[in-house]
Amino acid sequence: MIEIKNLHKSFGVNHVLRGVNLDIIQGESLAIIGRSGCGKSVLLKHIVALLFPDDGFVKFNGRIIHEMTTQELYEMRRKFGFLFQGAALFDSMTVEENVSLPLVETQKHLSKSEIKKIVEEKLDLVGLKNIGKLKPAELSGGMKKRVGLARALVTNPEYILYDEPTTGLDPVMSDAIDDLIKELNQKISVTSIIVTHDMFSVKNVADKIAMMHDGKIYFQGSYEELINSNDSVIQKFIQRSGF
Ligand SMILES: Nc1ncnc2c1ncn2[C@@H]1O[C@H](COP(=O)(O)OP(=O)(O)OP(=O)(O)O)[C@@H](O)[C@H]1O
Repeated sequence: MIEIKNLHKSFGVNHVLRGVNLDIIQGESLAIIGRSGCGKSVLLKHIVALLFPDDGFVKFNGRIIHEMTTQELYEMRRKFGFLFQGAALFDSMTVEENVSLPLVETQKHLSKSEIKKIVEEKLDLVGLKNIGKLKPAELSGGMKKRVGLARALVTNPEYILYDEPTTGLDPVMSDAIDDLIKELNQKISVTSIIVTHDMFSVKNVADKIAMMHDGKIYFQGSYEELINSNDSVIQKFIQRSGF
């Protein structure tokens, strides 16, 4: 479980996080929404200790992460997979090499054939077969996202952070990625944390929604509670999202 308490973070005079409180329960699928620049990515970076707070804390399984040793941080980060915006694949590498990268870096005891087997398993899990030898340039946007997801899954993470997983995809492909995120939640019970502007995706995937506003979690609840809210800030946000 991840507990975020009274988290504050400034960059110079820009006070981005102003007391964020949020619990992320194991196995849930949480969507973090909010206007551009409200601090969603800054919050995600605190969760995996890429940034440290000015005040407050993030606890991971009961331990405050900015008090962890380097070894503890390393162990914690190994429990996370990331799907970055644009999938962030290396163009010069094949699909197989891209997906195997986190394994090659962290699990040096594995043989080439063991790595190959795991990579195939994960590509299979995201619905891709026989594309290991292709380069990213030969793939569609949706396929790239799937490859990015296979790479995020290759170390069997307990948590996956998705940064805008459906951006730039057509509605059909977006739905397919959403289905995949849901399926992974159910099949291998990962905890999903999804930063998104895509309200269809929020509706399709999230068990819980956290909306950021003015550096805080302004709303937490279900999709139905969100869209039925009478709060003017929430209503304005939903209308702007084209929903
Ligand atoms: N490393 C940094 N140094 C200085 N300022 C930063 C840094 N990272 C983020 N910021 C600032 O923090 C604010 C929040 O940025 P963040 O990327 O978290 O927004 P966001 O909600 O994810 O936006 P978007 O939806 O557009 O991706 C912005 O004003 C940004 O300029």
